[in-house]
Amino acid sequence: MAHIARKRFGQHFLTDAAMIDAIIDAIAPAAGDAMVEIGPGLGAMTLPLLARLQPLTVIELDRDLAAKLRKREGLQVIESDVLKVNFAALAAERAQRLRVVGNLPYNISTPILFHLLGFVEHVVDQHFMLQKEVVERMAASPGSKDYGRLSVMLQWRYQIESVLDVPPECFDPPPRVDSAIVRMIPHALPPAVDAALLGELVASAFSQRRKLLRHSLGVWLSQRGYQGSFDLQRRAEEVPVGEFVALALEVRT
Ligand SMILES: C[S@@+](CC[C@H](N)C(=O)[O-])C[C@H]1O[C@@H](n2cnc3c(N)ncnc32)[C@H](O)[C@@H]1O
Repeated sequence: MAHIARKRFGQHFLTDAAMIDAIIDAIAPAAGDAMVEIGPGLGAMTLPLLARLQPLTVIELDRDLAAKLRKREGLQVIESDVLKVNFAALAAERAQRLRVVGNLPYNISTPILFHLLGFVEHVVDQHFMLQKEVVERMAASPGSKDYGRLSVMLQWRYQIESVLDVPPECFDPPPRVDSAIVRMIPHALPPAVDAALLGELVASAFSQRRKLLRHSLGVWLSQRGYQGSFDLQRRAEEVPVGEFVALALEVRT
C-alpha cells in the first residue's frame, strides 16, 4: 500500500530525480565511508547511497517505514528517535568517524543539530536538507541580520556552507518553505571551552540584540566577576565567533 506522508513526523519525500542526483553528488559518497542517514523515509537518498557503499546505517522513527527498509540488503536499520541515538557508539561499532546525512524533519531540525554537536569528534562531515532560512542563519557572518545564537554555536565547532537550494516542488508533499542542503565539517582543533558556558554567554549576548552588549552580556559578565577588557559598546551581531569563544575562556579562568 502507498505510504501516506505523516505530518507529525515531518514527512516530505524527495521525488525529483535530478535533484536527488545533485544531492548525492554534493555528498560524494565513497565505498568504505561509515555513513549514517537520518530519516530515510521511502529511500529517495538511501537507495542511491546504498548503490555506492555498504553497509549503510539509517535511523527512522516511523515504524512502517523502518519495517520496509529492513527488507533491503546492506542496510542497518535503527528504529528510533534520532535524538536518543548515541553516535559515539555507532562510530565505535564501525571503528571510524561517521559521515552523517539526511533530509531532516524540519520540526525538530535544531534539536537534531544540537544533539549532534555533542558527538562532533566522532564525525567526518554532515550534509543535511533544512529550511533555507535555517541554513542562512547557520552560515551567517557577523554584521548580517541572520547572524545569531545558531550561527555562533554551530560555527564554533563546524565550517558551514550552503551547497544547494532545493525548491518545494522537489518534494511530495511540497513543504511551505524553501529548502537548502548544508555542509558541516568539524574544525580540526576545537578550542577547550565548555559548551554549556559558551551557550549561556551567547544566549545572554543575543537576548536583546538591538541593544549594546553592556545592557545584556555586561550584566551576565559582572555577575561572574569579570573585569577584562571585552568591548561591550557593540551589539552582539557585530562580534565574531572567535571573540565569543575567547571571552568564554577568559570567564572560565
Ligand atoms: C523530510 S522526511 C525525509 C524522507 C526521505 N529521506 C526523503 O528525502 O524523501 C523526514 C524523515 O525523518 C523521519 N523522522 C521524523 N522524526 C524523526 C526522528 N525523531 N528520528 C528519526 N527519524 C525521524 C520521518 O519519518 C521521515 O522519514
